[in-house]
This record gives sequence, C-alpha cells and structure tokens, in this order.
Amino acid sequence: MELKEHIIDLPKKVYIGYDIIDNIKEYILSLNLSGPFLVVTGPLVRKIITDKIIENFKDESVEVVEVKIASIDEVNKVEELAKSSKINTIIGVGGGNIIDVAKYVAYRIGKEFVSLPTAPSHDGITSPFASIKGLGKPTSVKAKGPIAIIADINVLASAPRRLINAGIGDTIGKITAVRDWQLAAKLRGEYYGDYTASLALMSAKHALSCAKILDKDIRAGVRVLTEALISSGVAMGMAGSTRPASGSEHLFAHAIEILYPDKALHGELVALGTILMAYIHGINWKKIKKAMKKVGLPTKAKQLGIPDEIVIKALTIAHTIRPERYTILGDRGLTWEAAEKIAKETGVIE
Ligand SMILES: NC(=O)C1=CN([C@@H]2O[C@H](COP(=O)(O)OP(=O)(O)OC[C@H]3O[C@@H](n4cnc5c(N)ncnc54)[C@H](OP(=O)(O)O)[C@@H]3O)[C@@H](O)[C@H]2O)C=CC1
Ligand SMILES: O=C(CO)COP(=O)(O)O
Ligand SMILES: [Zn+2]
Repeated sequence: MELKEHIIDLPKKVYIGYDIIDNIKEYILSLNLSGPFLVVTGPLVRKIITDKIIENFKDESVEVVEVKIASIDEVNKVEELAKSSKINTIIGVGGGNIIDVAKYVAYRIGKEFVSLPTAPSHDGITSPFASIKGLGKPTSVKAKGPIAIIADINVLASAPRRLINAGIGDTIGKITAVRDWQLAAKLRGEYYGDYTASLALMSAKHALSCAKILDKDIRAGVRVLTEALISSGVAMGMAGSTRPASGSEHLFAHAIEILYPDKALHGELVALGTILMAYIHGINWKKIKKAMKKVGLPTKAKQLGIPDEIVIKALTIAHTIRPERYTILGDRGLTWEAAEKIAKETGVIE
C-alpha cells in the first residue's frame, strides 16, 4: 500500500565527536538559531553536565528548567516558562525522558529543538516522536524533530554502563519490530518501507557489534552505539512513525510500565520483550538472549525485580495497547496459559 502523503522529518546537522559540548555556542549560532534559549534538563544531569554547558553559553540569554519525568504536568510547566520567557529555541540535555519533554514542548509552541543526549540509552535522540505520561496513551505521539543533534561521545561514554546497555536493548528490539511490520504489510496491507526497515535492522546489528568493542574501548563502543541510535531515529523520521523501531517487544515493555512502573529502564524492558516476541515469531531467540547476556543486559524479569505474574499479565494485555498497529500478537493476544508457557520456555520467568 502507498502512503497518501509522506513527510520525511530529519535533522539538519548532526555534530558527533569528543568534547564537542565546548563548541555548543558556535554550533547553535551557525544554525542561525536565536535566543532566548531554554535548556531542559534533569536534576542529576544538571549537576554533572548541564552547568558546564551553560558556561559555554556566556553572553547569550539562557534559562534552565529541571524536569523529573516525562509527564504532562512537567510539559505544562516547561511550556508556561517557555511562553512567558519568549523562548525561541529549546535544548534538551539529558536521557530519554528529558529529550521527550523538550521536543514535545517545542512541538506545542512551534519552536526549534536541539537534542543533546547525555546517555546512549534510547533511540529518541533523533525521532520526531515523544512518550509523555498522562496524555492518555502509553505510546509515543508526534513531536518536534531536532534541527540539530550534539552528541558528545565523552559525555555519552561517562553514563553508567546500565544506561549504555539499555541503549543496546532498545536497538535489539528492531529485530522483532521489523518482523511485525512485515507481517502487518502482508496481512493488513500496511505501508512497508524496505529501506527504512533495513536501516532499523542495521542499527540492531551495529549495536550488537558494539558490545565487543565496549569492553576494550568504551568510547569507541559508545560511538558505534550512538550512531546506531541516531540512525534508528532517522528510520522513524523517514517512516513518519515509530513503526520500524517499535513492535510487539515495545508493546510488552509498555504493558510492564503500566502494570509495574519505574522498575526498569525502557531499553531493558524492550530487550526482554524481544526475547519473548522472537520466540513467537520463530526466530533465533536463543541467539538474542545469548548476546544480551554477553552485554550484561538482564534476561530474566527477576533481575529487574519484576514478579512473574506481571510478565504473564503484560503478555496477555500487550495487544490492547496500540490496537491500530498490527503485530505477531494479533487482535486477540495471548491467553494466560500461552503467555506463561512462552515466558517459561524462554527463561524470562522461572
Ligand atoms: N521519543 C522516542 O522516540 C523514544 C522515547 N523513549 C523514551 O525514553 C525514556 C527512556 O529514556 P532513558 O534514558 O532510558 O531513561 P531516563 O531519561 O529516565 O534516564 C535515566 C536516568 O539516567 C540519568 N542520566 C542521564 N544521563 C546520564 C549521565 N551521563 N550520567 C549519569 N546519569 C545520567 C538521568 O538523570 P536525570 O535524573 O538528571 O534525568 C535519569 O535519572 C522512556 O520514557 C522512553 O519511552 C525511548 C525510545 C524512543
Ligand atoms: O521507544 C520507541 C522506539 O524505540 C518508541 O516507541 P513507541 O512509539 O511504541 O512509544
Ligand atoms: Zn524504544
């Protein structure tokens, strides 16, 4: 099936390198972005990274706002401030939650957004979508794609290993997401972009290959991972939806977040979901699980403190989360018995 209209939303510039946050002012000005600027950041990141960035912004009109989670209340707070301070450019400095709030507010007020990720933990760095709690849906909504990305590898490599692993987990998910997309094209006549799907799959391949590099040279490994995460976001921008990056494995992750919130990182849940959905798809889930173990990603719900019953329940409700996006879970989902069998056979529960 052809799309009636297709807008490809991509960044104008991607700055990637070492210690490049020192050049932030130069980058921003070369993009002709005007102030006042609003830096959206998190409490921890503010202390360890953001304050240094602000120093490099001397002589410009800059305000900083701290956000704890990506919720509609935080969005409203940031939007109010942005409007009252007549902000022209929003810079998101932080993990996935911060980037999502920054790009969503930029979308709502029609201003430019610059993405400055501090952790390679998610592929929302580039994507023109955001996940905001309290909007009435657990999945992402349209947001402003970044005009520029500033990816400082020294900053990203300083993130805790758990966040780095979560980024690998989020990209591993593309293996089943693309399978689901192919299935939807076959069974439901949904638009399928071969090139975009290949791009998403390539991200998974590169993220997995970075695992070996990470142990020898953390910065080199994080660079490969960051490029994979940016690229997966490009796939979403090209597809005009998160379809190439989010399938049944993400539905499982979202279901866990609903039933048992804030226990695990997004990428960790996606990776667990990928083992389960790969099993149902009949692809080599053992190989995926082995690769996850090697990286240090949890392969059992218990490692994340998630009870077995929550995993089973999540599997049974996952298909209801985004019914318009067809996946291997079909329209009717899994029975409790089937879910339990899948979770046990893959070793996700005991
Ligand atoms: N829009 C999209 O397309 C996508 C969106 N997402 C969304 O992203 C979110 C997950 O993002 P994720 O990054 O995993 O989680 P968070 O944004 O919650 O970040 C996790 C923690 O890491 C901290 N942190 C960030 N950078 C560093 C650093 N360099 N050193 C030390 N600590 C650091 C944060 O600090 P602080 O407390 O200061 O913030 C936070 O406490 C989910 O909500 C998910 O839905 C995921 C994929 C795609
Ligand atoms: O996390 C995402 C891609 O990695 C976005 O997924 P959703 O559209 O399912 O929220
Ligand atoms: Zn994701």
